Amino acid sequence: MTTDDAADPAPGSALRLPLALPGQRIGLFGGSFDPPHAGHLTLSLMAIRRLRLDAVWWLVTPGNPLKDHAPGALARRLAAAEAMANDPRIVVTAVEASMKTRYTADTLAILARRLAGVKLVWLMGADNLCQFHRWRHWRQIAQTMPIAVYDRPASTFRAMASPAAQALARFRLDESDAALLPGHATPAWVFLHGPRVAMSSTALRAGSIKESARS
Ligand SMILES: Nc1ncnc2c1ncn2[C@@H]1O[C@H](COP(=O)(O)OP(=O)(O)OP(=O)(O)O)[C@@H](O)[C@H]1O
Ligand SMILES: O=C(O)c1ccc[n+]([C@@H]2O[C@H](COP(=O)([O-])O)[C@@H](O)[C@H]2O)c1
Repeated sequence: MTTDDAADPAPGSALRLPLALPGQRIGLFGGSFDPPHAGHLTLSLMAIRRLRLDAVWWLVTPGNPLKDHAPGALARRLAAAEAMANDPRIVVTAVEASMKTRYTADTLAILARRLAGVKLVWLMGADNLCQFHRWRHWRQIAQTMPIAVYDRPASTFRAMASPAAQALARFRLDESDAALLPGHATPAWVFLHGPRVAMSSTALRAGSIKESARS
């Protein structure tokens, strides 16, 4: 994958990014991916289809600031994400580790500036909308780029009733207009329904612990 390393004295300047051309539609999908699973893949492929994205970048985070346990080693999670993604439109990155950003608001501010002209959309599962109002500068995130939220079992109603969903209610696009989201004036968001995947990294970690206890 070609990278962009144009000179820029501002913070985040040493950052090498996957190639993105002006006008392209890119989904940014942050996550712990500890480990990655079919839920991540389904969300990404549905977002590509429904938002007509050119690509989805998985931003494998050094650590979710709201989680009290540290995730597994970044190199292991990146390798597992590469193996799981297995689609040329999904690009696995460690940009937050390179930028040394911890909060999504900081990450997205840098990416939006570096990728001016690219139509960026923040992607997340419905469980994250439930607690989005606890994220640092969440209103600023909603001003920085449009957001697409993908349905997840047990989160649909809680997500729509959440403080952030309520606060941003008037900026929600109809799902039938999802393809208008990339490049839309902000704030703007959409809730995407589709195949719901009852899979989580927590369950997979619990399974592998049981597995190793048996062997
Ligand atoms: N099954 C799923 N359906 C829809 N979205 C999902 C699903 N699994 C994860 N996501 C979304 O993917 C992003 C990254 O999630 P993460 O890597 O933390 O996976 P997780 O399964 O939620 O992990 P954990 O169980 O450790 O919290 C989040 O926005 C989350 O909402
Ligand atoms: O910036 C924040 O305050 C913040 C709080 C909670 C989660 N996030 C981000 O949300 C993404 C999903 O996190 P996770 O742990 O559910 O995979 C990941 O990119 C986190 O860094 C960000």
